[in-house]
Amino acid sequence: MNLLQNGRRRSKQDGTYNGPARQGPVRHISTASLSLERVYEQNRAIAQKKDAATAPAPAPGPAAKGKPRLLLMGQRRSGKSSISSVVFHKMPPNETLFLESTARVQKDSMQWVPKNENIYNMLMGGYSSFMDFQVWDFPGQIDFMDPTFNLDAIFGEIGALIWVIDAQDDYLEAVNRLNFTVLNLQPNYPNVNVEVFIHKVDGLSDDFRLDIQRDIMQRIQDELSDNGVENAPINFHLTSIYDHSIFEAFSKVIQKLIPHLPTLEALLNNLCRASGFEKAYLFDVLSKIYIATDSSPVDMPSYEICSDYIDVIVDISEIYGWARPKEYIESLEGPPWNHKLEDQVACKDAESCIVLSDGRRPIMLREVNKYLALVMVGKEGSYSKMCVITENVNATVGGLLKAFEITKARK
Ligand SMILES: Nc1nc2c(ncn2[C@@H]2O[C@H](COP(=O)(O)OP(=O)(O)OP(=O)(O)O)[C@@H](O)[C@H]2O)c(=O)[nH]1
Repeated sequence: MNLLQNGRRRSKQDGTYNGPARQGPVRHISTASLSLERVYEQNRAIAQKKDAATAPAPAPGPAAKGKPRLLLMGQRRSGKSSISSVVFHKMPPNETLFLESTARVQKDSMQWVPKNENIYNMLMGGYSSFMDFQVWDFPGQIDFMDPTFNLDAIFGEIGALIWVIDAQDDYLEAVNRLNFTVLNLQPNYPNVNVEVFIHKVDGLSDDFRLDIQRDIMQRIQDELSDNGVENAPINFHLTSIYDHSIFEAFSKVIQKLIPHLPTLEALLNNLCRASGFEKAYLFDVLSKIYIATDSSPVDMPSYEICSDYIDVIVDISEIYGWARPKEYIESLEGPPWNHKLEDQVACKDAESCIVLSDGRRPIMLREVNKYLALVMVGKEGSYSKMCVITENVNATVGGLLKAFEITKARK
């Protein structure tokens, strides 16, 4: 049964109203917002159990509360602004050398303006990405545990707290501050995901990276268990803006905020099994963060090549794409074809496939909607089965769209 924006129901026959009005408007909210509300409600329930008088009010909904947030915190010069600029604004890593120290909290939404205006209108249809997030970059010198800060306003409704530690510097102070923060957050916000980015690992040997990670994990674990905090939700990632590791880390952070991730994973698993793909990623095109992948382990080279492939397609579209004039479209839809343009092409969404000469493995890209693209790496020799594979990809794209639609409709 269709639902109108104002929440009234239409009958199937004539589309007229045939039932009682729902309370308030139907909310079409993003998956991230859904997850955020869940975290907020969990925290609120715990606070209420302890002391009902001081418990925060129920979430009035995303419209009132704004977008879900990722908080970037850590010491000065640890690389927070660089991460935000490279991942969310496509800044080349070398240019971060000239970033000035952040003086106030920077509140950012994900946005990117393609150079070619036509592409901006055609490809992206706006600024936003699939993940409707806000990223808050906290200056290193701010002490947000100061009683003058309203902790609930900062931590009450965050999706994840990302703590950036500079691995090329002395990290003891950073680890101490992280411990202090987690211990202070635990009583009231025990469900906040803390993601530790052990950052700037470029230039460090693999062994040294792992040593640093082990040392940091040990220090945090010891301090927390000394203070009676066990199993705090803390995860560790080795990152650098000079390779794809920062995008991979963000992918993992964001996947935790997607409530129907198991469904997406199951669809991608089926696709890989049926079509002989080694790996399949569902990418947010704007940020090149993957929001889901099949359950086989992620290997960096396949992620890198898929993410580079998106860049190639977007770059080619920027250079050669053009908004077709109305008369041109009319001439294509006129005689002798006499059909709408979208009915004349096999697939109206962008699709592309290349075969790398070294491994003879096809890499396939298929647009899912204006934000998302599926990118798959095929097994050697699978190019000959391209017809079947294309059908399977079509079916998977249909399934993905249905999954998003169902999640929307339920709320
Ligand atoms: N080698 C290396 N340098 C990095 C990396 N990320 C950031 N940097 C450098 O680290 C320096 C500091 O980066 P910022 O992003 O300004 O640090 P910040 O944490 O925002 O600093 P405040 O604004 O003072 O809190 C810059 O010169 C960056 O180029 C990285 O992954 N590797």
